[in-house]
Amino acid sequence: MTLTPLVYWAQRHGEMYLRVALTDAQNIDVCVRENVLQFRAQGHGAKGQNEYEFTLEFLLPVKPEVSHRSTQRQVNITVQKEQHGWWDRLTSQQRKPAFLTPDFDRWLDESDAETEIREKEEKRNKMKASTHKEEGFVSLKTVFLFVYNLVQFIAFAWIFVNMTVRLFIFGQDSLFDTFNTISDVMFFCQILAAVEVLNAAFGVVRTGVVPTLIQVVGRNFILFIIFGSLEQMHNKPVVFFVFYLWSAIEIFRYPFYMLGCLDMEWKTLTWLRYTIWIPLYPLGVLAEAVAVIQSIPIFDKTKLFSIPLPKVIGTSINFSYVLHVYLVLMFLGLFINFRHLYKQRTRRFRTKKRKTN
Ligand SMILES: CCCCCCCCCCCCC[C@@H](O)CC(=O)SCCNC(=O)CCNC(=O)[C@H](O)C(C)(C)COP(=O)(O)OP(=O)(O)OC[C@H]1O[C@@H](n2cnc3c(N)ncnc32)[C@H](O)[C@@H]1OP(=O)(O)O
Repeated sequence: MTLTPLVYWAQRHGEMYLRVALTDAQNIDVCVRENVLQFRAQGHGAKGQNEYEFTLEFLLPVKPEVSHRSTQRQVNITVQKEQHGWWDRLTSQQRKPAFLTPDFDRWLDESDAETEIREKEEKRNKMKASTHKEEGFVSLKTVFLFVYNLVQFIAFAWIFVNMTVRLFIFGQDSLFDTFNTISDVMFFCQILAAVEVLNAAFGVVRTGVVPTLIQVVGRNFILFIIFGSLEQMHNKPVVFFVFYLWSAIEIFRYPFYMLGCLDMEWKTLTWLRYTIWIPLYPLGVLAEAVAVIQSIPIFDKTKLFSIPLPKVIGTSINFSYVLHVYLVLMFLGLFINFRHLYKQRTRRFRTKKRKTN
């Protein structure tokens, strides 16, 4: 005697779902021939552990390919309709077979199914639109960053090469006219560097705002206030050391970012970007501190930027007080950025190691 399992069914516009109530089903054999589905399997059903089978003749044509997946509790079968549409019932015979019952877990009536299709379609369209938007934004961002880094690289490379060549040609004399020959390009680079603070603030690049702000404000303070506003500082050799140390890191940092924009990496360059700041950063801060210290007597003498106090007090607050505070801030800034760069270095090399393992 053949045993029939309990079969639950539901439909969508494109397919029929059958759920056969057999636990631990084995040797499952399902096929569809001329719109007739035949099922046979061994498993635990209403009549215990046995062989179960059933046959269903569909109401309308279906595709012969049938997919099934068994879980511990049931066998799920999906049959594709030959034509999209809603069927009045599952089988060709008017009377529903006794073993067949609606699957209320998956049951939808026609209008609900249409809503489901519409919602799926809308979701798909939304996803497509946002993917397009994201792709557009990503490529625009990449072009913007690449061009920015390229411009900075060219400018800093020009500074570095120019200073090196002048050092070889003019020797020590070149130390005294760095400001006159280089400052225009350096002003350009450092004004442009404000973009990096915006990039960090708006999440265009994955970096902290504070370290970037310290870097940009710190350098611009030296360039505009200490060097730019005091003519007496222009021919001091300290300008050479400050500019040389700044450009020495940037000729590695910007090409490293450029390659990053192209999803490329040159290991030597990565190593240099994340290593040479170790000696350069303290040396740079030292050179900047020397420049600040050298400027103090000049600010005292010229009273430039001093804040006049009311006549009753009869004096003014010299800018040199601000510079003393700034000297302390510089070393605080050095500490914050040194720690930040050290973390970036560890993260970069740790990730690389993990990737290569
Ligand atoms: C709050 C204001 C208070 C002001 C107080 C003033 C205190 C003054 C202190 C003064 C200290 C400054 C001294 C300084 O001027 C001296 C010198 O510069 S000496 C020369 C040596 N200097 C250096 O080595 C520092 C160079 N500068 C930097 O490295 C950065 O400016 C810094 C912000 C310090 C660190 O960079 P960042 O956080 O961006 O690290 P990463 O390079 O690892 O980048 C992180 C990820 O972002 C991607 N990224 C970043 N920028 C770009 C870009 N332009 N284009 C494309 N991609 C970018 C990068 O690829 C990383 O991505 P991923 O992690 O996916 O690889």
